[in-house]
Formats: sequence, structure tokens, C-alpha cells
Amino acid sequence: MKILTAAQTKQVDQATIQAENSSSDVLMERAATAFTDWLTARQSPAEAGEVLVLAGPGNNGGDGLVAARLLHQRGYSVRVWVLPAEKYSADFTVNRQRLPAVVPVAELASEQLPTLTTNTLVIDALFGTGLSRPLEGIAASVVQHLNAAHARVVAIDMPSGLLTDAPQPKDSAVVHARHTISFELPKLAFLLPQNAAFIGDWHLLPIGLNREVIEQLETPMYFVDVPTLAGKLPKRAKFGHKGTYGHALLLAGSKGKIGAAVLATKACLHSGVGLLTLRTPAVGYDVVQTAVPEAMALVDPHQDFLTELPDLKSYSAVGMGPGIGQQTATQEVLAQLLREAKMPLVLDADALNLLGQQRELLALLPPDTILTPHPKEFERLTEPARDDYHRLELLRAFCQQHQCYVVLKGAYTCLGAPDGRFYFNSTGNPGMGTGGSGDVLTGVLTALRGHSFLSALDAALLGVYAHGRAGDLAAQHTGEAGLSASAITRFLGPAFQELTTTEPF
Ligand SMILES: NC(=O)C1=CN([C@@H]2O[C@H](COP(=O)(O)OP(=O)(O)OC[C@H]3O[C@@H](n4cnc5c(N)ncnc54)[C@H](OP(=O)(O)O)[C@@H]3O)[C@@H](O)[C@H]2O)[C@H](O)CC1
Ligand SMILES: [K+]
Repeated sequence: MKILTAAQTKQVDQATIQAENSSSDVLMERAATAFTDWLTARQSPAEAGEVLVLAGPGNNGGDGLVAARLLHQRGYSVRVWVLPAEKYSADFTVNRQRLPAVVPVAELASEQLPTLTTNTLVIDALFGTGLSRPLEGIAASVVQHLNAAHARVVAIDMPSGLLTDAPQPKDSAVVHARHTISFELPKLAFLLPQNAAFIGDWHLLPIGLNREVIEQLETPMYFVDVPTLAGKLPKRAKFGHKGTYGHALLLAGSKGKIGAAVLATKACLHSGVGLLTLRTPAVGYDVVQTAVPEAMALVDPHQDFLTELPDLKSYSAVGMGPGIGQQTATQEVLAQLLREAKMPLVLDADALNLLGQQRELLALLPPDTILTPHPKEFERLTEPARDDYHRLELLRAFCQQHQCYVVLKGAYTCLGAPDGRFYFNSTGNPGMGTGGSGDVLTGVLTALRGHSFLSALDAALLGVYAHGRAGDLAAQHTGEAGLSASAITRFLGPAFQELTTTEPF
């Protein structure tokens, strides 16, 4: 699914209206109807109580006015508050006139703000994608009043005061919504941690925007859902054998962190790898042979950490990092791997920290290497980010400079590609923020990079999605608090099965 900017969204709106030979108020009616359907399906008139609609001067306010009319028609008690402005949009004005006279309308003023309790249901239709600067004056006062009351706010399209595609001053007034109801495609602002408190839970409602125009618009940002991945993971070949699916090598573990090696190994085995060898220090040998008998163990001469790179010639992909520690000898193994590897690489955890300590090694990264940092690890490779938008700029520059893929882990894990594109993942849950979850991802990605039939991009997209989906499936059994990395590995099989293409009849 594409992520469009506010300007592009406007373009799609206009093209949709043109293609249908209709008018903008028809599209507004559709958007507000979808919004009202969403709300009335969740709140009866009695549960909602008196609904306050705060309407701004543009088309976001217009959406709010249509919603007010529809709610009134459906038996809800509604009161409208309008933000004073020098000019109102045409569709605001039309829908202001269409509002039945029995619906009370008042103008917002500093000395006249609505009375709110924590139970008041407020529809925030002050500003949407047309916001061009931080709120001030009466608009800022209204938003502060709303936030102070902790009212139940449902925002239309955007929480008012939040910019769609860019950061804003830290102390600017932004509505704290419980739900943000937007249309058709996600917005970049929804996916960034710094906006979580403003957006609440977000939902997309279809309003019949023109598909062809969306197809044609160029964007560097995508939200990865099932249709994005359709057809990328072929069914296993009937006459395939373990060689068809690659021989992966994992370099993982050190004394006290053999568990990380076990988790990555299990995950790799549950992600369709043909053969798997684990290189681990001698201390891990008995553990690995017992915990994961399907994997071959190739022990390092050192008891506690990795000191030697094995011969690489048999392997189709190599993953390094989970639990390896940061010994100098291990750093030398990493450097040697970067110099010698002709096969795809996946680097995680301490392999990234070691790269951060000796940045000249970054110049050795083979093209299409996949790195899987969390934000702190990423900063060790680059520089501290001012905010989430700056972090994305750093991500783009890093991927372009080193011609690599970076899986920046988070609630919406963002895959940065060497061509400057971003792919935000849609699966996963807060329960996955637990020790070992990243080790599992390394195993998954190493397995997929060993498949000769997948590109680096498709391997990364599928792996990140399947890892999150496995976490979601596991959480259905364990709950989020009870989710462990081991449980994620158990659901990788079903997650991949869902993504596997079926043959047409
Ligand atoms: N996405 C869709 O498919 C549909 C979206 N719809 C809704 O339309 C809005 C976008 O409407 P638009 O009129 O473009 O923008 P807004 O309503 O957000 O606001 C524009 C007006 O607000 C003024 N403005 C901007 N920033 C401020 C500010 N900080 N303080 C005060 N006033 C501000 C702006 O004035 P300018 O001086 O900047 O020109 C405008 O007057 C979208 O979000 C959806 O809710 C449609 O319903 C159809 C489908
Ligand atoms: K809004």
C-alpha cells in the first residue's frame, strides 16, 4: 500500500471527483458517512451521550459538519462548535447550511469553551491534511482545553495540530485522540513513535478513491500488507530437496548468551532453510546439539566467544550477531567475514555494535547486506537523531551510501532500501518487545537470504512481515505480556504458510 503526502492526497481527491464527474461535496459526504458508520457501530446514542463536533474552517471541518448532520439523523444528540476564521471552504459553507436548525451551533472563543468531562465524546474536525503551520490563538486554546479534560476524542483524518508529513515544534498544541479515522491510505505521521500519543489507534476507511491515480503517483514510502507481498513466496517445489532451499551459516552466541544462538537457530529452521550450520563457541556445543538437533554445530576453538571464521564455501547465506559479545577477536571475525563473503549477509545485535565501534568496516559491507538495528544500534552506526523524521533521513542516507538494506526495528519496523525507498511493516504487537525477539528475526532473514529465488528486498519484506505475523499468532495464545521469543518461533511456520502462493486451479 502506498503512503502519500498531504499534497498527493489532495491530488487523488481531485482526480477522483473528476473521474466520477461528481463534485467535492459528494466525496466529503462519502468520507463523513464512512466515519459516521464507524462511530455508530461502536457507540449507541446512549453510550455516546451528547456528541460535540469541533469544526474548523476547511474541509476537515466540512467532514465534521456532515458527520454532525448524519449523527443527528440517526438519533444521536449533537452539538457543533465552529472555530472562528476569516474564510471558510466552499464545502464547509454548503454543509453548514445543510445542518438542521435543531442542531445547536456555537462559535468557539477563549471565554466560551465547551464544558467537557472525561466521558464527553468529541469529534475533532478542526484541521486535517490542510494544516500548514502550528496552531496558535483560539485554536491552540481549544486543543489544550480538550487535552486537559481527557475527553474521548475521535479525530477525523488527523488529530488537529499534527502535520501530515513533517515534524513540528515540540511544544505546539496537538489533539490527543483515542482514535484517528482516516481514509483509504495510511499517512507517514501515523507510523512514527513520536506521534503515538496524538494519533491513538488509527483506522482506515475506504471511500472509493480512484485506484488508477493512486497507482500512477510516485512515492518512496510503502505500508507492507498482504497484497504487497502477494506472489512473492512460492510454494515449495515438489521435487525440491534440502539443497534447493540453501545452506545457511549462523555465527552466534558467547558465554551467557548461547540462548540467543539457540533462538536464531530455531527461527532459521522454521523459516524454510534447507540446511543450517551454527558456529558458536565451545561452551555452546552441548546446549545447541540438545536444544536444536536439526542444526549442525561447528564449534569455535575458543571456549567462550568467537575467534575464527570457518571456511565459507559451503554456505548460501550467513547471519552474524545474536549474542556474540564485543570481544576484539570477534570483531576480527566480523572484519574477515566482510572481506571474504561472496554470499548474502545478515548482521544484527553485537555485529552492529562492533561495526559502530570501527566504522571503517562499513566500507567493506557487501552490497545488499541486511542490517537489523533497533534505533539505538542504528544511532551507533550513524549519529543521534533529532526526531523520527530526522532518523528517516539518516536511514535513507545510510542505505544509499552503503548500498544496503536496514531493518529499523520498532512498532512499525521500517525497511530502508538502497534506492531510497522505505517500507513500513504492518504486523507485530507490543508483546514482541522482549529479549530474543531480534535474534529470531536474524534467523528468519538468514534463512530467506539463502533462497536463491528471493531478492534481498523480497527476503527482507517477507521476513519482517512473517516475524511480526508469527508474533501476532503467538500472542493469540499467550497474550502480549506472556509472549516469549520461543513462542514466536513456533508460529513462524503458520505465518509463512499464509504468505505462500497457492496454485490456481
Ligand atoms: N482524504 C480524502 O480523501 C478526503 C479528505 N477530506 C477532508 O478534507 C481535509 C482537508 O481539507 P483542507 O480544506 O485541505 O484542509 P483543512 O480542513 O485541514 O484546513 C485547511 C484550512 O485551515 C487553515 N489553516 C491551516 N493551518 C492553520 C493553522 N495552523 N491555524 C489556523 N488555520 C489554519 C487553512 O488556511 P491557510 O491559510 O493555510 O490556507 C485552511 O483554511 C482532510 O483532512 C479530510 O478531512 C474530504 O472530505 C474528502 C475526502
Ligand atoms: K481533525
